[in-house]
Amino acid sequence: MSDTESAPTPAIDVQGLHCAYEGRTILKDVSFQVRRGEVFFVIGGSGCGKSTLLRNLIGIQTPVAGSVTFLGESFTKARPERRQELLQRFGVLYQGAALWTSLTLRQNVELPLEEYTTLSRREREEIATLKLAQVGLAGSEDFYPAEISGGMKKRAGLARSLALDPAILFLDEPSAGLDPITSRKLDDLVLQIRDLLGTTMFVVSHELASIFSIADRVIMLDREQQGIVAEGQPRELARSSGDPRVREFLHRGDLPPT
Ligand SMILES: Nc1ncnc2c1ncn2[C@@H]1O[C@H](COP(=O)(O)OP(=O)(O)OP(=O)(O)O)[C@@H](O)[C@H]1O
Repeated sequence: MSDTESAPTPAIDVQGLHCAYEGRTILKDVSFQVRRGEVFFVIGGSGCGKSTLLRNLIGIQTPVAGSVTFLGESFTKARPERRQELLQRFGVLYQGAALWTSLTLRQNVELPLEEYTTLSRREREEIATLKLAQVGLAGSEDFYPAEISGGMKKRAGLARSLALDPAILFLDEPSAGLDPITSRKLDDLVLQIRDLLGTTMFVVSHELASIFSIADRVIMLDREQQGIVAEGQPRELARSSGDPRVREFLHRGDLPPT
């Protein structure tokens, strides 16, 4: 059996993606695959199109061309109702964690369960309590977002994005606004969840510490190139990429000799 025949279906398969705002191309001909259970990072300098790529993947924006396939099923070709169903199989952690300020942490985590399942109130509460415990927030269920730290908000957002047991989790700049230690703990949590639940993690980030500590593989986008300039394991790319843009980014601007 050849490698292609034995390879399992990727979690995410993107082919020839073209993303634009009102005719202004940001990304063109972007193709990559994310394996199941992988911690996969999209990296690159400010304005290279990381968030744009994320928005085009999860249907907030419609790509100009190309295809996005999740777990073997086309998302780009899916009918709107099917798309909604597929979206329930993903979790998204937005930058600001996007918690409802008038709801407690438990109520925030319960929301997707209320919206998308027929579970009873008691069952929803139990799941929400469990999800909050999974992210280290046992005992904080009745706090309101304003009463907790930025790191705890991210954890609560993570608990909410895990409520429906997603196969794939999208994280948009998870470390943004966190101090290095809190950010490190969040990284550890992302790994723990992947190891425990097998969730595929698709992370948009330019935090080198996170990239080097938890990314299995990365793609690096470049603004001028309007696409991918590197793909691989971050340490390997930092050490031996032939592209100065890649080595410079991964060495914080200090271009090491080849
Ligand atoms: N809603 C929008 N309308 C028009 N142009 C946009 C919009 N959002 C982003 N852009 C442009 O698209 C390009 C890519 O932006 P994007 O936010 O995807 O980059 P990024 O890599 O995520 O940047 P950062 O790391 O700073 O968040 C930028 O030139 C930006 O100005």
